[in-house]
Amino acid sequence: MGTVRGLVKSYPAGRARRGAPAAPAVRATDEVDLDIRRGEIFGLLGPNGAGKTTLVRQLTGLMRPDAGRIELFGHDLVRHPERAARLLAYLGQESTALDELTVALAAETTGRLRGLDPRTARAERDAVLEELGLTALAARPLKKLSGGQRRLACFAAALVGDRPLLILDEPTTGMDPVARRAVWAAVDRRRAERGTTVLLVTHNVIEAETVLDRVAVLEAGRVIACDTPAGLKSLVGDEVRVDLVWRDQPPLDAPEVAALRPRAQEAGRRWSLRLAPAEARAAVAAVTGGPAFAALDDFTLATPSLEDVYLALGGGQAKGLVKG
Ligand SMILES: Nc1ncnc2c1ncn2[C@@H]1O[C@H](COP(=O)(O)OP(=O)(O)OP(=O)(O)O)[C@@H](O)[C@H]1O
Repeated sequence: MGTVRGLVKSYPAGRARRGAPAAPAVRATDEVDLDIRRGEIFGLLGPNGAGKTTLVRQLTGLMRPDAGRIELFGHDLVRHPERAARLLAYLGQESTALDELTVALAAETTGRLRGLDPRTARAERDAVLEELGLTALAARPLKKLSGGQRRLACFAAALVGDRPLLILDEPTTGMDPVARRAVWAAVDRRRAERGTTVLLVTHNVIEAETVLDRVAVLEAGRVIACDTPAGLKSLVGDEVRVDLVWRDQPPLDAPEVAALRPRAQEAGRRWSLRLAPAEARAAVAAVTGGPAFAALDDFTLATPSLEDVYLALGGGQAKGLVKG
């Protein structure tokens, strides 16, 4: 469906001002390669400034790369950036263009701009507002909505006129759980019914873990890992995280507790340990089965999350971990 090869984009160096040194040039995307399959939800995950928005703006034809190729549905988007409008819907981080419009008009106008006739645009508008629970807000201007409502309204507009690729830059930021669910249900429905492909930029690793088929981790403009969430998790091994929360002071006079202490990261009453599965079982059995149990307030046993992977990959130690 989509291929990106050797994509490079640099922002020029800033000029020196009096008292301030020149900002160096930034390679915001640095030889990025990606393969996105039809119908998958593909994620871009990375810290602030990693280059996610820059990459997405090149994919949407809004920014010209310095070098590299972008092919979407067989179209060369570097040579023909104007074709992006027919192939994809882009939900960026800001909504300024639509802010003056009402929710209904934002959706309808988007449909008209995408070539729908007036009747179809209105019908799709009504359907999508209903689907996302926005009907009651239809007559309100976007600028008079809450942040989460505005985001949902912009998402609704992006869905009108049905494009085969949805590029969503942090779509659920600021949304309450009901709105989030509506977003993911709408995405799932389009994927199941129409084979819609989704490229999702996100910071929310927990959400990423539940919705993504595959994820590319970006750091300083480079893809440092790309795999399924499960595949990425296997990179941090099959360690288990054990959290022990003590009522008060940990009972260090209990030998099973004293033995665990060197392995624990301590934060107040909470000890976090990363252990091999067998060690984790033994630790939990020892602590819950012995006298230390009385001093224990709570404990959890968890397999690594995408958040653990994200943190483990940080700092650029993970170069060379890229998988197909
Ligand atoms: N207009 C610009 N001029 C100069 N440098 C820029 C410009 N826009 C972004 N950058 C720099 O390019 C790099 C990538 O920025 P980008 O906005 O793509 O990151 P991001 O991954 O989307 O970050 P965030 O998660 O904060 O949205 C950063 O180092 C940033 O400071």
